[in-house]
Amino acid sequence: MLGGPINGISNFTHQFMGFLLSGISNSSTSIFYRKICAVSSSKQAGRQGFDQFGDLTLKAMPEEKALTITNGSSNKKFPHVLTVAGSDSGAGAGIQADLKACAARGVYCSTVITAVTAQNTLGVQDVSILPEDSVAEQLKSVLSDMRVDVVKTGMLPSIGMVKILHDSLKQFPVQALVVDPVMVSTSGDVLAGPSILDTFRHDLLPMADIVTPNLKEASALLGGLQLKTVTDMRSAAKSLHNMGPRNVLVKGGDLPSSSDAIDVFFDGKDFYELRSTRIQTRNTHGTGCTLASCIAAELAKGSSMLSAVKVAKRYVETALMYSKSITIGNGPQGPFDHGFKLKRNACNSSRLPLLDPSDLFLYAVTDSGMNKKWGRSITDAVKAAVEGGATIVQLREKDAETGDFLEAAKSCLEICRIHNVPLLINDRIDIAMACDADGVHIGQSDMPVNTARSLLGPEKIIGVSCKTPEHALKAWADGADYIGSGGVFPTNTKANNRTIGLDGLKAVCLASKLPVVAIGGINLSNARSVMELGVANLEGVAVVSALFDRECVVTETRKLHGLLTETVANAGSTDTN
Ligand SMILES: Cc1ncc(COP(=O)(O)OP(=O)(O)O)c(N)n1
Ligand SMILES: Cc1ncsc1CCOP(=O)(O)O
Ligand SMILES: [Mg+2]
Repeated sequence: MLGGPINGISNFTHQFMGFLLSGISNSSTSIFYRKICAVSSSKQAGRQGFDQFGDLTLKAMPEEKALTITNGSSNKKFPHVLTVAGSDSGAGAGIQADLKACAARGVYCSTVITAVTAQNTLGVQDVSILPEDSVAEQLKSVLSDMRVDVVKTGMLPSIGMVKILHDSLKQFPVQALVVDPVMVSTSGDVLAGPSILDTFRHDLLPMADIVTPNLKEASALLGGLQLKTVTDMRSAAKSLHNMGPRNVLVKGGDLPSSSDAIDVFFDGKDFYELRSTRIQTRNTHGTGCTLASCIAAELAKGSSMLSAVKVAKRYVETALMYSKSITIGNGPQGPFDHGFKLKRNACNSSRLPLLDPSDLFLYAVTDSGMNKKWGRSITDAVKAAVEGGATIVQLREKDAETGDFLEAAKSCLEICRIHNVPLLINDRIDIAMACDADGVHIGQSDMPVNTARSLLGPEKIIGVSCKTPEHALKAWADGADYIGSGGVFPTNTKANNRTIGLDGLKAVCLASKLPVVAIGGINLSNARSVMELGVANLEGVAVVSALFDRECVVTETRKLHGLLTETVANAGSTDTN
């Protein structure tokens, strides 16, 4: 049931915003709440400004007029997220965070503003809710013209706005809807009354491709259910999924006594526990909005849902690390810097490892000889490996001509970017630089790590081959990001390669301060024995022939991924990704 407006603002809205203000303002600091006012409707009062331009009623624009980036003679569609959310004058959260997150992820962001808040690091001082007519007009303006890929919602302060959004998306369908159900403040106050909760449950969630509640929001949507453990989060994700969204991400940032931030992702079939380091900082205002916008941005670029969530989590974690000691404002919760990437080259004294160690889980290394033998191109081989679940790819093309290698690397990079899988180049720093690959893998007799680093800059991944604990310590001191250690078993793929065995691998892992991937003679029959070492820093296996010297690369990659996942799960770890 829709709530009727009273003086331009519904009863619910009063209740909602009252909660919002008491919730967002820290109870131990002064409350700056002054008033809630509704901005008068453009149809009633603010129309004069428009009238001088005549009737603004829109007709849908023809497709060719949609937003395009012109590149020479071809028109290239630019990924586009529309955020429907409230404005935060302090610019840490809301519309402003969404704009910054999308810009940082290379995606265009248009905006439909539902409310204007006066807000800073102390709390919320004032809220003006936009008239529903205005929200409807904003939606129509953008959706009718600009070929939006993904809509992301934040603060939806009235039942009517949810209904308007619902109708607009029926009229102008988009690829995906990301719902951040902004309802509960960080200080724990319930921000939404039962009436909006029902609308969220019955109207908003069934439309959503993903809903991203924090613990308190998930609890509110589930009628006050207590969520205290990861097991509780899993059942909450399942119950929320039953309400209709295609995917659910329950964010466990508020989970007590956990050194990691654990989120539970459920796609209706499988659960994934996604972990990231909990960064000690006051600058966390806007993380929820940013995460949801980043998911939307990655979806707009063509990612799968799970990849989009993983990338978004990593982006927020990295932004918090970069921003942990900045000071903006005097209050208890500060904003963070979404644009850290822009400055990375300028101040790289504390370089961050850009490799997510879990990327090393199933590391596919190509081999031109094997591709020739099976009559496939490098690109087809990489595509198959990535589709089968490879989590990182290395092009190891020992015999390729430079020009051919570069062209192949460029097309492999396109495939890997779509799947958010890093692509590294073996030995050839020049090729990595020319195609802007994600990094390189180098051996003990290849270019030294520090030279490679100065050529590639701080953002690229550098992996180093190590057979001994001494190699491992040096790789870390030289600024590498990961270690490839082997041959663990005898191999025909690399001539004259000394086998170090499982014991040699274990010694390297124990000495290492970097994540390690095992390599050499690893296949479906012995991968379990590698992962069952269960030693710190060992993140996965790198394989050549077990994937590429086979008839069907996708099938072999899937089988190996399944086996590794099962081994890790049986060993007691629940994070299979
Ligand atoms: C992941 C991984 N680990 C080790 C190697 C071997 O590199 P390197 O010692 O330089 O030998 P070549 O591969 O260049 O013959 C690797 N490629 N990948
Ligand atoms: C490149 C490399 N480095 C150490 S062993 C090896 C070859 C691994 O190939 P395979 O997985 O076919 O044994
Ligand atoms: Mg090498």
